[in-house]
Amino acid sequence: MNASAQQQQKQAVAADALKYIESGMILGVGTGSTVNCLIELLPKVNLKGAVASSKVTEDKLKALGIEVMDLNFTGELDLYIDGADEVNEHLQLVKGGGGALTREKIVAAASKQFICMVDESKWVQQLGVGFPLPIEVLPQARSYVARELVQLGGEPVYREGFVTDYGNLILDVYGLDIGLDIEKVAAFEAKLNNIVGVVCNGLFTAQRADILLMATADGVKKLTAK
Ligand SMILES: O=C(CO)[C@H](O)[C@H](O)COP(=O)(O)O
Repeated sequence: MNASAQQQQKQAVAADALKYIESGMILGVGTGSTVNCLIELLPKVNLKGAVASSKVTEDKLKALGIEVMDLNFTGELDLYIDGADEVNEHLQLVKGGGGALTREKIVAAASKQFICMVDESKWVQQLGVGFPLPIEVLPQARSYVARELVQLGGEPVYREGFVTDYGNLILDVYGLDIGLDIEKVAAFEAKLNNIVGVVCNGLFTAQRADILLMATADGVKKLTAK
């Protein structure tokens, strides 16, 4: 798929996602180029406010006059909408291409429903094969965590010059055998979280999508988590 077809799919899926947003909602808003297509459409719905999953998203929402709220004062959100780097048939995800994985996982966890919007290039059989798995790491633990990831069969690459909203670093890990089975993927996420110095990893299993909206050449398809 060329870049312009992909951009059209991002716009189509964002337009489709808009119909799940109700007037008066406080919406959890993700991060990335697909979400940016949705943000442009948000002035059409009468939101009470939004919780942003990154500083970049926060700035875009504010520029449109949408009130950005602190998750500590909103209570549980009805809906979180975000994109993903990869999605499997169980609607488990790899996220964090934009480096916002920790804040994204927090807002997803604090929401009743997570709708994920993707173009069809994001659909994969096995997570972590085509796209490296982002891992947010405390700065002092970078080399230690990298060595532990090598022990797990991965090839960690330091995302140079990038600092997360929480002041941490990202390791993009290639070559991990995350597995296909729904429980194996969940166990892998937990295993990575157990490495001292890891803040969060880009596997979303407990926080997988409830609904996937996937743009294809034949229109937007809706899949629900089983
Ligand atoms: O996880 C993310 C940011 O941390 C994004 O959701 C992910 O990278 C997808 O981005 P895009 O919509 O630009 O392809």
